[in-house]
Amino acid sequence: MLAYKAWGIVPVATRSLKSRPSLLSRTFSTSYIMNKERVCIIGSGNWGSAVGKIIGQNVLNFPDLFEPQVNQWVFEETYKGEKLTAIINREHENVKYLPGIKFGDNIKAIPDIVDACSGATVLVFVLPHQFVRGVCEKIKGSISPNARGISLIKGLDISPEGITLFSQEISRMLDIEMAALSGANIADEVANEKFCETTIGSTSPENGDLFFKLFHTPYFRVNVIRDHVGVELCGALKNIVAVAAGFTDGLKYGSNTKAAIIRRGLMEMRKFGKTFFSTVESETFFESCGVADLITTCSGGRNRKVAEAYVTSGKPIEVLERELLNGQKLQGTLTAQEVHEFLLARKMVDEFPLFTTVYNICYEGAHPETIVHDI
Ligand SMILES: NC(=O)c1ccc[n+]([C@@H]2O[C@H](COP(=O)([O-])OP(=O)(O)OC[C@H]3O[C@@H](n4cnc5c(N)ncnc54)[C@H](O)[C@@H]3O)[C@@H](O)[C@H]2O)c1
Ligand SMILES: O=P(O)(O)OC[C@H](O)CO
Repeated sequence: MLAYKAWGIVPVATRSLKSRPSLLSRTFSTSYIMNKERVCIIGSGNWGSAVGKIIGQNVLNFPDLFEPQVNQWVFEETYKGEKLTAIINREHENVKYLPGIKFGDNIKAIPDIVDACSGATVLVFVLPHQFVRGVCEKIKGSISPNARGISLIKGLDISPEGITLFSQEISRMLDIEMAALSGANIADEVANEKFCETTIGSTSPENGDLFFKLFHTPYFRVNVIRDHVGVELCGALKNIVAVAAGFTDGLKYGSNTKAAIIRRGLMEMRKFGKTFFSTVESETFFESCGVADLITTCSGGRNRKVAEAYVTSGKPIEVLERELLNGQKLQGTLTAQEVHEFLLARKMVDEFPLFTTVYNICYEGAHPETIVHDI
């Protein structure tokens, strides 16, 4: 707590830390105090823009700790005849991915990924999981030696050969320490400052402190835990469950069915975590990244919305993604496919009936009603 008083943090933050071992009581190492942190946000979609608003404000709240300017890498595109970066830097708003929300003029949109990351000591990865490797390839070798990062990506790097968390993959490719953030955080609601919680997983207490300061606000309450693997797994696997929930909405099955899907989904998420990652803790599934994210994503998320439309319209998922999401990317169907290939290679598909049924509906032409018959 002393460290927080020294930095002027509002003590309400620590109230969220009830039963879990807290990482917040550690003091800062002097190196953080001596050298200001320079932050780069890698990604600028719906969630990337919402966290840009938070980060832009929080760096100004800690002027002794952070440089005031935050770079944000923007995948350049043309929006209504003008470059998106030019619009963002003029309007201080991402008019395509988070319209109607202003962020600080200290957020600088940069189209070149290497320029954006230049000199950064804190890297925030927030982009759809299918683009992560390509981005890391481009910045490999040009990252500050003292940089560290945090992954806000909800997805897994899976192949039949094995699973890697994106934090691990980024850490391997860039040789930096990584933490993970995930929670019940629909971007538009966070951007409109509706109260919610989130979970940061960090094995390093110092980095946990740093990321707490970067993300916590009175309306976006951060809890820091050690189980970064569990945090990241929850964020990825919940997207498959959200697709299942969307199917039941399309079938007009009601709240009891949705609750059953959430319960079954939570059980499979925990089983998957415990089976393939020895360090995952059961308690993590009760954090914001676990059951809370399942509830919100199965009620208001994009995966749910597109899956519902799949049932009601009969159109292919890729078509609905284009029609309904305005450039935003669906993660749940891709994750269902990746998880399925991984389980198939281990002859374990029958042990995860909900994950398997979502895959069968999306990719094998199974009827949406099998979401209740086959689980
Ligand atoms: N949106 C949310 O409510 C929310 C909340 C929490 C976590 N997340 C997670 O955050 C991550 C990022 O999601 P988002 O919502 O910010 O993104 P998004 O789906 O809104 O936007 C897609 C982004 O991908 C970019 N893009 C398109 N083609 C690209 C390419 N070839 N290479 C690189 N980038 C490209 C677009 O410019 C855009 O910034 C995802 O893992 C998502 O699951 C999202
Ligand atoms: O819109 P979705 O389905 O990608 O979910 C958004 C967030 O992950 C919810 O926490």
